[in-house]
Amino acid sequence: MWNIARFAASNLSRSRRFSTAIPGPCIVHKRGADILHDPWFNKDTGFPLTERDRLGLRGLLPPRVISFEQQYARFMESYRSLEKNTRGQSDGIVSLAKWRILNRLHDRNETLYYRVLIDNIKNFAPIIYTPTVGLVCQNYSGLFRRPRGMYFSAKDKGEMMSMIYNWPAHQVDMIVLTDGSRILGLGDLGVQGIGIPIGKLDMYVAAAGINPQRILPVMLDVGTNNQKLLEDPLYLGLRQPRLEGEEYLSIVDEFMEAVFTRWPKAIVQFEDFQMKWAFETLQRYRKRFCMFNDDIQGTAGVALAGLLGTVRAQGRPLSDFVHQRIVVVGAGSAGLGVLNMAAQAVSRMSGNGEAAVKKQFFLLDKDGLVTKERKELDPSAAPFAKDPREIEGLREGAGLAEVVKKVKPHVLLGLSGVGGVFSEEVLKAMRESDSSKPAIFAMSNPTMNAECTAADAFRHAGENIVFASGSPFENVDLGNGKVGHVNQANNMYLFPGIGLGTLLSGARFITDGMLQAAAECLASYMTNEDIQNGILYPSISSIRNITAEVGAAVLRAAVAEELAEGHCDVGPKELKIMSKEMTVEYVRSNMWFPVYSPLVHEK
Ligand SMILES: NC(=O)C1=CN([C@@H]2O[C@H](COP(=O)(O)OP(=O)(O)OC[C@H]3O[C@@H](n4cnc5c(N)ncnc54)[C@H](O)[C@@H]3O)[C@@H](O)[C@H]2O)C=CC1
Ligand SMILES: CC(=O)C(=O)O
Ligand SMILES: [Mg+2]
Repeated sequence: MWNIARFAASNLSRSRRFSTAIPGPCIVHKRGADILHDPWFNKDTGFPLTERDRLGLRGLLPPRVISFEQQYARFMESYRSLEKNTRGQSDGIVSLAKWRILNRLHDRNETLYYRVLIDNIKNFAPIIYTPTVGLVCQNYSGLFRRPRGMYFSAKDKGEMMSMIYNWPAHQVDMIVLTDGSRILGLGDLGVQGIGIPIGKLDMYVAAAGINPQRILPVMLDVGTNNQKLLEDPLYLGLRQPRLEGEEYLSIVDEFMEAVFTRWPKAIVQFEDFQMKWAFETLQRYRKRFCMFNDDIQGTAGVALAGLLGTVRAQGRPLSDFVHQRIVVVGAGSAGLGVLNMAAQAVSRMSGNGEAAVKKQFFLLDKDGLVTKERKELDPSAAPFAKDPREIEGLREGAGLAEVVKKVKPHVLLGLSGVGGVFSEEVLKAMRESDSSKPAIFAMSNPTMNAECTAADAFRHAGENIVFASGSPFENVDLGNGKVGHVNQANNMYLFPGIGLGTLLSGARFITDGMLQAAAECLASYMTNEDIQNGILYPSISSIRNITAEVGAAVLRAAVAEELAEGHCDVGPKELKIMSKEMTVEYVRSNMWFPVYSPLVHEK
């Protein structure tokens, strides 16, 4: 039986070494060069002499044993030299060079890789995640050296159940799956989109301490409609147009069945699917399997936390959220996810039904303002389509500048994937906002697809705004010692905690209640003082801390909904009696942390 006192006393030392997944020192069954070529076990020059003796490594390494700290310092030194030597070169070249040096370490020595990543997450997140991961995906076929993760293609139909057993790990906790159809704001990148699940799972390890032996990035290659890739002789994916309709769904169905047959307790995160399949698969699987769609649900929670933060930044009570006018640009999976969650929040606050609370939201897509007069109105956008009678002076398809001038919104939020749509005219119109602190969220990724830059936002919309972008920008120097703070409104603040909290709860599904708990936790994380200074989200340097809190909130919501079945030796009864603080400690204690574990028993 799990014992709270024992847990409290022992959790720190345990968390530093192992997650609950690995109960004792890990003893390797490989020998010699096989160990050196296995990034999970490899310690490079760090193997102690006893391990060199007993694992057949003598003579395969230079004689001197180098400590983990020395190896770490050496890597950081070469990283800094690279920065120095590439000074003056284009951003793309420098970023790819940085990605390469990190990727080489990832391929060789996972323990060292994850330690440098965790310790330097603020500097390295822009390399392994957005924006550089976008460039990596665009160039993936050329950059490819070694496979990572699994590839299931349309040609594997009927074979997936046996293929899934080709994956060498006995247990998998977290899977990130894409079909490559909408990679960031870069469109259909086919098989090259595998970079996204890899980057997201790196964030899972860094932020949530998911054991890297238990993660699995997956590409579902059903073809691509990207003509350039189809004509590229180096393209590594299927050279055929994307499957559609039932043919497509049967591939995803088969994959999901195979995964949950082998690993019934795994969690699958759907990532960067084009809108029609993002919504359809979420609806199809969310009550059957433990899964969520990060672009719809993770993004919504992060945006809602930011929207509530902007209400606080105006010095108003949270209940004032129901009076904020919000213009959302982009009616895709992310934009509609945000609107649905925001409408739920307004409905809870106002006590009115969801249908009655949508007046304050204005939705635009590539054809302008979405109204009920829209021909072929998408059913998922329909609840937010304006009745032309309610919007005097605006018409179906009105342009963004016109809408902003007329509506004078408190918040302008972009999830369009189109760089620069918040033009000078649009940003200047935000100066007339009815808010004392208007908010501009340019959430599209990567950087070149952001709706505006941070500098342009402060320059044109005024110094009084709060600003957030999906990819990082530097803070803006406003002169006279004043700084325009740049927030990163990215789902990375939530998805690691959603995954970890769900895993530790042992819940079989991810409910709206669990997602709402995650968003509320993030929303309440910042102090009033930070918020007054325009800081809506914590620094990414504290991402492990945030994730522990978010994970605990998700876990507690699962317990409250009686969905928690427990994890390893901690059952539902133990979860139920944990206080809030103990739950946070419990989550923290289950985070894997990279240290070299002994590979042989001490004699
Ligand atoms: N910051 C974050 O955490 C996240 C950011 N995103 C970003 O959001 C963007 C959109 O993602 P999804 O919604 O999944 O894509 P999507 O393809 O489903 O939707 C894009 C939407 O933008 C609209 N649009 C296109 N051009 C437009 C224009 N000129 N003006 C107004 N609307 C326009 C389209 O009509 C469509 O409704 C991507 O760049 C993605 O990287 C997505 C998820 C999370
Ligand atoms: C951040 C993210 O999930 C996206 O841009 O799609
Ligand atoms: Mg995404």
